[in-house]
Amino acid sequence: MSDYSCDALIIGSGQAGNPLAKALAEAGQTVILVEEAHLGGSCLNYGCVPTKTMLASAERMHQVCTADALGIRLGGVAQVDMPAVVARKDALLEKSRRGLRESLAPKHDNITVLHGQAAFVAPRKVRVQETATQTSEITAKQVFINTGTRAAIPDVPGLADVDYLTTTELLDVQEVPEHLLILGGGYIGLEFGQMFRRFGSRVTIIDTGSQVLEREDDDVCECLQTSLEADGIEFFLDAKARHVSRSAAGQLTITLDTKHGERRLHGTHLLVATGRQPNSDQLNLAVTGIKTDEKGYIQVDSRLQTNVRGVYALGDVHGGPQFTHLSYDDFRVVRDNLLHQGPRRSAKQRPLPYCVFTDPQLGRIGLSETQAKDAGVAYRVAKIPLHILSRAQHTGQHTGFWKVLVGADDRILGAALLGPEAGDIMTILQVAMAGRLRYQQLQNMVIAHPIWAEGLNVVWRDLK
Ligand SMILES: Cc1cc2nc3c(=O)[nH]c(=O)nc-3n(C[C@H](O)[C@H](O)[C@H](O)COP(=O)(O)OP(=O)(O)OC[C@H]3O[C@@H](n4cnc5c(N)ncnc54)[C@H](O)[C@@H]3O)c2cc1C
Ligand SMILES: NC(=O)c1ccc[n+]([C@@H]2O[C@H](COP(=O)([O-])OP(=O)(O)OC[C@H]3O[C@@H](n4cnc5c(N)ncnc54)[C@H](O)[C@@H]3O)[C@@H](O)[C@H]2O)c1
Repeated sequence: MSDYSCDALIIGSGQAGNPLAKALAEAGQTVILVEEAHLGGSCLNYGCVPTKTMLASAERMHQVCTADALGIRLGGVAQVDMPAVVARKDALLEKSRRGLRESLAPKHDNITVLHGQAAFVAPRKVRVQETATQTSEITAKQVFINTGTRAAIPDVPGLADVDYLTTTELLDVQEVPEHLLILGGGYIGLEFGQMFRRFGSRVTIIDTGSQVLEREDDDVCECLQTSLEADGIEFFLDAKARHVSRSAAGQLTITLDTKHGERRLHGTHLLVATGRQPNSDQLNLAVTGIKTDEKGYIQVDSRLQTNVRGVYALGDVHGGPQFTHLSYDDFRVVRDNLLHQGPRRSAKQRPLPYCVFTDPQLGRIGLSETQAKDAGVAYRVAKIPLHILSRAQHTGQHTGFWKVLVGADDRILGAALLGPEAGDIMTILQVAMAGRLRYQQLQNMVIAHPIWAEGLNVVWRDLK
């Protein structure tokens, strides 16, 4: 058994933990970072980075397959080399992990990285099982929990007996699945569904809800679903999986309860993408008195401190929207409040931009129409179909729309943009919101022709 003591113990090498380790070390603190898997957490190893890297391959495949419409004759049949797609992704992950590893312990004398699962033995004391025979105990002045989430597996009879996949396994698949069934039509279901459809799989998405992306406005969900159906993806909504089985010949069967009665779907692979659950259950929080909600998300205040003084929780493990950029902002909140002079920084009331990497891409910021209605906020809607924009006509990318909500004072309340580069255009609107610009300033701004952002001159044309 090794004993350590330090100023700061960080559990989990997630999107907040890594920059925090460096910032605290640079401020002269001794830091121990404990990680049970790869450095870099889910974004780097199993989430955003591998997904978006492989989506780039799927997008290229789609461009190749639709090149004919732009007058390009390729000849022959385009084929996906799945091992090469996965190897390209793995090479990027390895490079990123190496970069991160080098930026931590070797670069900073006062950062120690330990590999193993951490569990509390007292409020500011943690035990780490590094190997079967090597255990360490760490006592720290402050503890930062950044342990993220893992796939939540629904309680469907038979599911535990079939070799279902989560995104982690699907990102390593060596052959294109013949027929991919996906439980869950959220971010992961849609991004992975379209990716594998474009690699050549038949794809069926099943969701208990009545629309895909449960939190978005109806017109957004309908447009996205229609586009994905045009790609050949089948949807079963309002459908509850009652039983899952796999035959001796390897065929998967899911029995569904739907509004139209029982349906049986057959496939070769099953991706479970029904949301996430927090990695707080292995931390032995009971000995600390740290409060969680009923799902296990750690309760924090606006400065991300738990109810136990000196213990903080950052990133997905404290609940709320789960995005890399929010976890990274949690790092800024803790860093600024602990290390910097100046006004206190809060994790509440911050902007929530996000992007769904489908085609058409969804860029979202601020209030949706549904949220504005529910909150009783006075708003007007500016909405245009994408096909009226010059750029859409030049590129042949017509599918989608831009919708912007404007308040009584002519300032922007929120936006939902569906189309190419929607996330980047959304960010321009986010900047306009931060600068409290009135919509007329965008309407009358000189914008280079003919880029997508030129739509920011046009989108207001029917604003009532
Ligand atoms: C497939 C997929 C795609 C995604 N795509 C996007 C995207 O495009 N954009 C976006 O913004 N977000 C995306 N996300 C979400 C994003 O990955 C997460 O919001 C983000 O990684 C959360 O970071 P975090 O700091 O909370 O912790 P994480 O990055 O989850 O890291 C937590 C770390 O803690 C470690 N750990 C857990 N328990 C222990 C323990 N007891 N002891 C030691 N170590 C422990 C884990 O091994 C892990 O490395 C995606 C997620 C998934 C699954
Ligand atoms: N582009 C991005 O930023 C991005 C991409 C992927 C993941 N993520 C993050 O990862 C998180 C997890 O993604 P996710 O897609 O797993 O979750 P999600 O919460 O986005 O969607 C889960 C979906 O599963 C459905 N569902 C729940 N139980 C079900 C069941 N038993 N059978 C069928 N459907 C069921 C829900 O109705 C919902 O539509 C997201 O909340 C997001 O924060 C972000």
